[in-house]
Amino acid sequence: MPTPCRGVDDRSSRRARHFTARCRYGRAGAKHRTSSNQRHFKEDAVDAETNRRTRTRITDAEALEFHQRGRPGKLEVTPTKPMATQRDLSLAYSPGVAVPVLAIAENEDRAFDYTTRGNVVAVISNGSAILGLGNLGALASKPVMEGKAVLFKRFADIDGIDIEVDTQDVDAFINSVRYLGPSFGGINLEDIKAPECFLIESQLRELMDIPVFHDDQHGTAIIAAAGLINSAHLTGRDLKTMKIVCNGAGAAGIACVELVKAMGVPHNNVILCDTKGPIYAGREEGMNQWKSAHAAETDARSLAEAMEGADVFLGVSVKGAVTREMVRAMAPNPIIFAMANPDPEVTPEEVAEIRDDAIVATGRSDYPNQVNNVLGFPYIFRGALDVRATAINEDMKVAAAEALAALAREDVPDDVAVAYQGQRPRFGKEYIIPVPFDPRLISTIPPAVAKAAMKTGVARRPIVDMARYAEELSARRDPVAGSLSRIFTKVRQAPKRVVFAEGEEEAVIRAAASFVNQELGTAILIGREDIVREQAFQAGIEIRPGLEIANARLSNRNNEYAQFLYSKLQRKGHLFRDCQRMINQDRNYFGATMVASGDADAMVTGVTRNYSVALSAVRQVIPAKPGHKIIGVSLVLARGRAVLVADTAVHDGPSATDLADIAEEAARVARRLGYEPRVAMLAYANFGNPPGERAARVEEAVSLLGKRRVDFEFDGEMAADVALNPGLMAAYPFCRLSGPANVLLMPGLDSASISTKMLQELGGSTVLGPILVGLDKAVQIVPMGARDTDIVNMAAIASFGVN
Ligand SMILES: NC(=O)C1=CN([C@@H]2O[C@H](COP(=O)(O)OP(=O)(O)OC[C@H]3O[C@@H](n4cnc5c(N)ncnc54)[C@H](OP(=O)(O)O)[C@@H]3O)[C@@H](O)[C@H]2O)C=CC1
Ligand SMILES: CC(=O)C(=O)O
Ligand SMILES: [Mg+2]
Repeated sequence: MPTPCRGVDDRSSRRARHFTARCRYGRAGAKHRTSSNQRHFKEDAVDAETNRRTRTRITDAEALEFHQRGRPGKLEVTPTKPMATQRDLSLAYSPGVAVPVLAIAENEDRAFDYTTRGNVVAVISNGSAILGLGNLGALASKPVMEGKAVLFKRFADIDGIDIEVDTQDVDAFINSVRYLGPSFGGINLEDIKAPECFLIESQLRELMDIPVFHDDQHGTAIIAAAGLINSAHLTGRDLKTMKIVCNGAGAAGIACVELVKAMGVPHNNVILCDTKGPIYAGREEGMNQWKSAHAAETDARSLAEAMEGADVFLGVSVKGAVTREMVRAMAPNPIIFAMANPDPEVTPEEVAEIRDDAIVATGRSDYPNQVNNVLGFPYIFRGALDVRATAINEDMKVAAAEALAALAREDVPDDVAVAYQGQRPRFGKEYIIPVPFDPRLISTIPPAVAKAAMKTGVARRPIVDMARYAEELSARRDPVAGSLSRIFTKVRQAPKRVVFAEGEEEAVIRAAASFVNQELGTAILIGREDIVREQAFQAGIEIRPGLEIANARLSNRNNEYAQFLYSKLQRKGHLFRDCQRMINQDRNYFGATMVASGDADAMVTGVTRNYSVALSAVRQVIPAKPGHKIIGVSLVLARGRAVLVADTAVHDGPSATDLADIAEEAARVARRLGYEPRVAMLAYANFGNPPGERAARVEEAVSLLGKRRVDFEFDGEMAADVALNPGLMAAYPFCRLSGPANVLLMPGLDSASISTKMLQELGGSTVLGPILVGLDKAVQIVPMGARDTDIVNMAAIASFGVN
């Protein structure tokens, strides 16, 4: 058994682990299988220790308070159309509603166009197997079903509705569900015990023309299969020789063994157990046809005997079913998926007391390796709904399992690290499967499922442009991604060379690699090559073609850049040697000069310096565009609405002329980003009331814009609520805005900065920026400490050229 490795040098262990992971799974595709699996296990002990320290624990009281707080439960219904006026009522209800009624009566497919059907999934249970708590009835299952509905929404933007059916009778249950078909795009059956669940699911699949999916069977099997694929890789095992014990021969157990056998594990290598022990050929007690199909030729007559020498334990039974002796008896480097909820068959702590060579997974969120169907059902239904699939078939399930397994082997972005309490999970025994908060799941799993549906002929509406579909999926999860997807598409069509000025920073290297991987352009990392490479190596990032490293001192353009800078600064008190030093030592000067000289198209910086320091360096090299003002514009996305706020970066106390100039710049940016500007010049007052010096300055700016005869809508001075709320704006019928403002001109830098930061921190809004505009070349400055995703976004905006 390997020795514990608390003393292992962290750096070398990370390097070794990455070497192993890269060789096996690197994009280059090399399959290097000679490195020691034992080493993996030792090195991962460091991650295990960190995981143990950061585990989230909750109390029963907290769980009850959470469910009771505010509006009891976890769901509410939110209208998607305004219902504010008499006209709205006429359209939404009688008489307007009759029109879609008649259209649907004529052609059923139109229900997908005029109703919620295409995005609603019913989560249906009778409470006969609530988690591993047993048959507690329909009503008691409601918290779980509401929870599943929330997960549908949170992770895949599907509207889940929980339905608890109070019957244990199979036929009555089937009849309750079959007639609900017109209401939903799919049916997710949940926590219905075996063997009734098999009959219910198979009959409903025949009776209904929408996907019917028993989550506890297939969801569980898919995620367990993905975890098993990766655990087999990590332990150097082959599915064809693996010995598996599955404890629990109910919904989840039968589905798990069916799927692993379909993946290549031989029939007699799988021992399925239930409350009576192993299901062996010839057993008669407690059997049914589904169990019989998996009866194995084995001498084992107890779970303990079955576990002797087993490679894998799949637990889908009840809390505490596995003893320490059973764990001890397993093969070296055993794979233990104790998936019973809420408490596993054996805890990771108990396993750790016995041995340190095991890969351990549970169904819980508070341990690493959460093998739970939450990783499956939201995304599988998303893919199925988006192609209007008639069913979820085997190919779609396998596609989901493979996509999930592959994702865990990819490098992990900052967003995941944040959701993972600041740790960056790395493929290994403590991270065999993506975490539920991984934002990549939404753009990875549904396309795989949709493709499989199209290939197998169950898609009623095939997707033509898969790349675009993946972008739309990201937008469902993250509104910024939606706003950016158009920009990303344009950038991809004309890829540029972008300088990442702080090239020795891990987040910047990660961002640059992602920029290249997403085919957005060439990334130039400024830094000392050996340090950049070492940082990349430590972080497990591959320096691929398209990712260049430029060292200012060694650059063959060094002298020309210093001369260029000198030409700019010689009459501003700088000697040539000052400029030489700035080029050699300050990456912002070097990077900006690269862009100014045409050796790169754009630059992104700001991670290590505060905004004003970075901006001041850039401005010494790159002037404002002739006739333009340099300002910062932030894009705020909240409640499905996009609003630009200016000036969030440069002008502290703008004059009336400054405000008018800023309005013109901001309107130009709005158009460039695809919005027709309606500019509100904000103040605390509305159209002269109450009067005051600051409001008067804004009023003067409005009058200046009038004199300039600008080609966009503007008005003010007005308060933010009047600008954004049509009801309040209606009190000023003379207001020239044709609708709520989408560009908010703040009276000063303090109000601009305070309001955008409050929106960001108080939740409900996403803020992108400040986006720097008005410079003669494309440079963007991210906030200090920005994450890799923000850096990539700003690099794309720089390439897009909003300046
Ligand atoms: N992590 C995840 O994503 C998921 C986990 N699960 C968990 O799996 C478990 C089973 O769920 P599900 O299949 O839906 O339930 P079912 O009621 O359909 O099946 C339960 C099975 O467990 C067996 N069982 C009960 N107690 C024991 C025991 N002490 N030893 C051996 N077998 C036992 C039962 O045996 P018998 O047939 O003899 O009655 C039955 O075969 C639950 O704990 C659930 O939370 C389920 C779905 C997803
Ligand atoms: C996760 C789940 O669906 C269960 O434990 O039943
Ligand atoms: Mg369940």
